[in-house]
Amino acid sequence: LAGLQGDTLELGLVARHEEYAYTAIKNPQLTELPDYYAPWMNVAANLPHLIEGHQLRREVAKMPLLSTQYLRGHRQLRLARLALGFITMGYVWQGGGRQTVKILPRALAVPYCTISELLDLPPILVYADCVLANWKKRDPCGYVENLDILFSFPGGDSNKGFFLVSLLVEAAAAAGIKAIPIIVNAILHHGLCSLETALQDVALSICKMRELAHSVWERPCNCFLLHVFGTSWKDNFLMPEGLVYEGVWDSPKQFFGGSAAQSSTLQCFDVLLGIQHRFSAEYLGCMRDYMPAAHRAFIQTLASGPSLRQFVLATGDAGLHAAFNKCVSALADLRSYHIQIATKYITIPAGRCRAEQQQLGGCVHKGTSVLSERGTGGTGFMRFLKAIRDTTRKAQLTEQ
Ligand SMILES: N#Cc1ccc(NC(=O)NCc2cnc3scc(C#CC4CC4)n23)cc1
Repeated sequence: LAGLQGDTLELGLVARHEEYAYTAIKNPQLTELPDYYAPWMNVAANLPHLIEGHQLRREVAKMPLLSTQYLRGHRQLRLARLALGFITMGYVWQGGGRQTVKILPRALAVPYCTISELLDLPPILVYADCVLANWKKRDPCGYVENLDILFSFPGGDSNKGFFLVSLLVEAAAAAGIKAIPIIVNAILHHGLCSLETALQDVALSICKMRELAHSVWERPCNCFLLHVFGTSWKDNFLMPEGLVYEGVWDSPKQFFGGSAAQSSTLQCFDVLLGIQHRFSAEYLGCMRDYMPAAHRAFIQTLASGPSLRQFVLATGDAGLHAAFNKCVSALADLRSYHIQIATKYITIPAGRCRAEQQQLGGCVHKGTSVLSERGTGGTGFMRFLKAIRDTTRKAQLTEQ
């Protein structure tokens, strides 16, 4: 803050917020690219069928190496990256981890890495692709409920449900994100009343995130397959060196798979409330590189600003103290609910599938299946979720 004058910081946050609003939730009605890119879009649109028919790798081998020069603007870049990301994950994991590949063919690797560099994102499918950019309104003039996804893995409506519930959770967070520049402004100008109101808006927004998720999860969904296709090629037994991006880098590269840890909304709320996840700080820091650049910058600007926590403590104001703690408890409750959902719909089904594999195919050594303990739905993921939930709970301001 020493280097940032208050108004610069405030302007910085508001400006970031606008960018954030554009890249996070703005309606990406764009669902098509110029016809030149039909080879990508046709494969991506047909992915479940090609994967289930074990045709995808053959189709990719036939794909021409296309230039990215005909892509115009942020939205076309995000849509092209989304399509190439789905194809890449399907290409790598179509065999469920038993027939892994070491090389991503240049027809995919070259444009995917070119676009990813332009967007400052890693060449692997991330949460901002498959959740924030992977949706459209079936009826453009209709209400938000008539949503559909643009691309999917095998698993039909389960994919759609999981991607869309994540999107609705993010959409509910928007009101809380919008309150953040107001909070920073209130701290800089000592506006205790507006600060308390804005904190109440954040708490309400986080409560709404949980309510929306619960309203969707009441219907069963076996979406653990999604985590098959969202799996890492970093620290993964199945691809110990990572993936060679043909025509881009000579050596293999490792990248993390998709995860809710890449959600910028939760990291915004953590930074706002001064919640430091010491044991996961390195991984969460890495995850910022897997977020849209505007989101990353918003979080970094927020982190460089005044401490809300210290300000509330310094005022000794009971109303602010209660409003702050309501935000913390709502965030802990959301994380507890996320753990329930992940256990019920990912970890338990994945464990059941591993047991079936062991019965059917003899001993499946740890790490020889994408459903290994280390996979997104594995116990490592659950330990991570529980650790950040517990740290959140402890972040309550103690009685004055
Ligand atoms: N590849 C990939 C890929 C990996 C993960 C996701 N989505 C995901 O984890 N959403 C989270 C979620 C699902 N259900 C519930 S209840 C509470 C929450 C929450 C939350 C915070 C806001 C993130 N959630 C999508 C794609």
